[in-house]
Amino acid sequence: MNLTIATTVFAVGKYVRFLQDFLETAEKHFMVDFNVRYYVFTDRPDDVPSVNLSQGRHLSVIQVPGSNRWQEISARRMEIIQTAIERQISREADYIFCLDVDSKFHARWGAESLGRLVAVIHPWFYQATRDLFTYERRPASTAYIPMDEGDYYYAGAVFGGSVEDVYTLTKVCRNQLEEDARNSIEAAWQEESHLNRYLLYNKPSKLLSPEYQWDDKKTKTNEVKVIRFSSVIKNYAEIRPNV
Ligand SMILES: CC(=O)N[C@H]1[C@@H](OP(=O)(O)OP(=O)(O)OC[C@H]2O[C@@H](n3ccc(=O)[nH]c3=O)[C@H](O)[C@@H]2O)O[C@H](CO)[C@H](O)[C@@H]1O
Ligand SMILES: [Mn+2]
Repeated sequence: MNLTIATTVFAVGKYVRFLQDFLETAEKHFMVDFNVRYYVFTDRPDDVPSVNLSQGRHLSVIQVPGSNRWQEISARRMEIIQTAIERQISREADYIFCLDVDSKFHARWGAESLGRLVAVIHPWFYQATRDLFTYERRPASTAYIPMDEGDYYYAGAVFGGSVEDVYTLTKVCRNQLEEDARNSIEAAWQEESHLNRYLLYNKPSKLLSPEYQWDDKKTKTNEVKVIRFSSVIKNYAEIRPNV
């Protein structure tokens, strides 16, 4: 099948330093048999490393504004991805994955991950009971989830699916983030909270295990056989624009 997979990744401010490893390891492991289009969103286009891409793989750089708040950089991804899908990605790809840049691939990530709406169980919560999930709990936020609802705690660092379904997800989350901002409320985990709320009422058609979003700070557990993608350890105080 001649499918094209879009991959969005944000590298704003000092996070450009993660791009090289992210892209090099993606070339080894991510959707190797497919056409892949990376969309790199950055305020530092001159610092995007040149990585050799295999045949059928392509990278575009899209300039976005910086910010002095990491919460805003993380949350604005919804709006920026929505706009990029409208302008470009809807014509250029069939499926899309939206990934955190502070990460590396370690093993095969392939066709098994495709579906209309794809989410990953957060590596810190797959063994936790629902009352421990860090959903937004204030009814004043549009990300609110009551204590007796919710299936899983999903990671904000990985979501994807058909371009059409992800378009709707980003549009809804963006509108909810903006409504909260108008009401001067910021959800506990920004767009991750809104993603969790969206997925509660729009169930993913495919749920990936934490193999697809591990965290290098977490010791590997027996039930996780293959770590495919993980967050690297970083010094938050040094790398983020605010603490
Ligand atoms: C495993 C997981 O689900 N992690 C989530 C978590 O912490 P994280 O610690 O993973 O957040 P993070 O610092 O990696 O920020 C998320 C992403 O925003 C981008 N970025 C952020 C700051 C910056 O100065 N420049 C920049 O480019 C970059 O692509 C980064 O990967 O909470 C975040 C904010 O709520 C997101 O929901 C993350 O996805
Ligand atoms: Mn991250």
